[in-house]
Amino acid sequence: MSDEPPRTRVLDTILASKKAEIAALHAAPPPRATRAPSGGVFEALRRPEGGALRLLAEVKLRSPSAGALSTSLRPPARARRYAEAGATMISVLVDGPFFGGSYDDLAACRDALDEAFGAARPKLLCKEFILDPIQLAMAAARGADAALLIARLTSADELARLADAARALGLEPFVEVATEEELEAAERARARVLGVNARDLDTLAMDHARAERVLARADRAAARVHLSGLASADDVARISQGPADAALVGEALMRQDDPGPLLRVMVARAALR
Ligand SMILES: O=P(O)(O)OC[C@@H](O)[C@@H](O)c1c[nH]c2ccccc12
Repeated sequence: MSDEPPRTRVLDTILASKKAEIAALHAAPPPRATRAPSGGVFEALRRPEGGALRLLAEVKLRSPSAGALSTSLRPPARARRYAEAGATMISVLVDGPFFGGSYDDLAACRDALDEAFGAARPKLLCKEFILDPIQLAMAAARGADAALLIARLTSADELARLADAARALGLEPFVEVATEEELEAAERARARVLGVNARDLDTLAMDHARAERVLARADRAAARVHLSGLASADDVARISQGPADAALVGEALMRQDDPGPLLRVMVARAALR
């Protein structure tokens, strides 16, 4: 991880924006914690022997690869719909400039899920391009149980430091990798929740074969989550035949004004192994 990987303008532009956002977070008063992480993320994602693939559903109003997505349900109503349809975890994009999200969306989803489901609510993942512990403090204060840490964005040492900072706040580090080298960095950071992204963040290109290869090499003791590019219940059925504990679906659900029916079919096809 010593060499800076080549990056397209998208990731460069995102990272430049994050640096400015982080400076603004440091200049603002520290976030007042009104909600606390609940723990239990690893257990929620781990697929029991002979059990069904777990599904994570994502709240994402738009993306650089997909453009505009459905906004007919506000994030908290959508999160409830995902929970009713059987999502184990809900991922909320908090990035504003590129994905149309916010920390307020995260807090609103947490409140709606607490109200409707109490302690039985799905876990919440804060999805952001995290480079600084202040973003983790925001995630914890605004209702996340886990925070995404993208191995591509940092050195292996920085990744380990961010993972420690997340754990100190009670957040489960959810470490995203795309390559074997990044997998090593995640393991050095003692990540027990690993997301393998089938989409390359630099080129936005999909590569399912690479994702399958990297996922198969990941520590079997970790909760291993397939990320990106699942369009249909058939895709979910295919992933459920492999070694993954869980799979995350974003765009396909976000194209639905009511994601309930598609997610129910996906859950039904997340077959037993
Ligand atoms: O919409 P998709 O193809 O189902 O993918 C979801 C998720 O994996 C994707 O949103 C994602 C994976 N890693 C990220 C990092 C930042 C922002 C977004 C992401």
